[in-house]
Amino acid sequence: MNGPHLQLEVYPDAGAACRMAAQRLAQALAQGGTAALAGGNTPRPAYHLLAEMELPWPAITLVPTDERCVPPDHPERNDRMLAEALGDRGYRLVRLPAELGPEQGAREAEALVAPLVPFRVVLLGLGEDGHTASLFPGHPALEATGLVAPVRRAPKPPPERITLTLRALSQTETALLLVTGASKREALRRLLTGDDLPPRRLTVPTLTILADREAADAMEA
Ligand SMILES: O=C1O[C@H](COP(=O)(O)O)[C@@H](O)[C@H](O)[C@H]1O
Repeated sequence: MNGPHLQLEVYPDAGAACRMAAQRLAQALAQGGTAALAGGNTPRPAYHLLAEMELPWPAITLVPTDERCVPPDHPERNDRMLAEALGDRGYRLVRLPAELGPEQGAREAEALVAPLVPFRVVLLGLGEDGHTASLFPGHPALEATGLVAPVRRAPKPPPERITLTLRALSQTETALLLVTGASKREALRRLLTGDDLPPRRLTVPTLTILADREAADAMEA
């Protein structure tokens, strides 16, 4: 299928891929601006590194690409992970009100996200099943026309989430996908060989994939 040009960059290990992710984020945010940042575990080291960089932090706004419908401050919240990894640098963190449940949370988040687009940079992750943000393969949220969509019955727990949509995530100057570890190898192979996985549906011209060797395996050019 068509989709963005996928530009694969392979680094020796997860640490090096995360260092590059932090550098690309810092470049994009050098004059301030807004970034949508993946949750989950993969990007955590990149956020720790980013936090140490000299940036105009008060001019930077961050928003998670998706949020899990669990109470505020729950360990599974993506906004909690972001805040813990980045520490208090004076940036603005926009929290998506997923604690209100998928539908009400997405409705209220729509008004929060509307003033944030277009983004300077979006950093996405890739799940083992090929999901990105909380956009799962075959899920109706892929067809959403707004900026934020409710998600029920996500195959990865927790099942209730809200997510920035393809439309929101595609409004960015720079789109990055960070993929590390052997557990992501099959999803990355499928993405690169043309399977209809959610990142392929982004309407950005180029999606830069920052992968480590374990994830990229035999896919290196
Ligand atoms: O559930 C989620 O999964 C993806 C991938 O997470 P990871 O732990 O495998 O890196 C993540 O990008 C997304 O933000 C998150 O909510």
